[in-house]
Amino acid sequence: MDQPTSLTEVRSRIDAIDGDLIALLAERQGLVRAAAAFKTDEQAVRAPDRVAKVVALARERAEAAGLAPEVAESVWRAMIGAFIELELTEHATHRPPA
Ligand SMILES: C=C(O[C@@H]1C=C(C(=O)O)C=C[C@H]1O)C(=O)O
Repeated sequence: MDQPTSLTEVRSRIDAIDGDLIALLAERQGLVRAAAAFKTDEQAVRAPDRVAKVVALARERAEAAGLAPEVAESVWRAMIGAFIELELTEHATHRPPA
């Protein structure tokens, strides 16, 4: 990484990275929504075994990339938690009346 020469440059580069992350998260959200369409109940939406695998892979990849694994785990758990809430809200909205 080129060393930034001012705080303004640091922040402008962070803003650029955040823009890339937003685009990737929007793409990820589309896939989370697609996954939700295959599920019929809350347990399937939460899929704790899958969450454990995704977090373990994020930690492994973080370590290889020089990102602190505990940072990766926190970010992934927060992100997945938010997507689970989105899936649950959509399920509640689209569920046929009892
Ligand atoms: C996308 C899914 O649904 C949920 C969201 C996940 C995620 O954001 O990676 C993982 C598991 C589920 O909690 C899935 O089951 O794969």
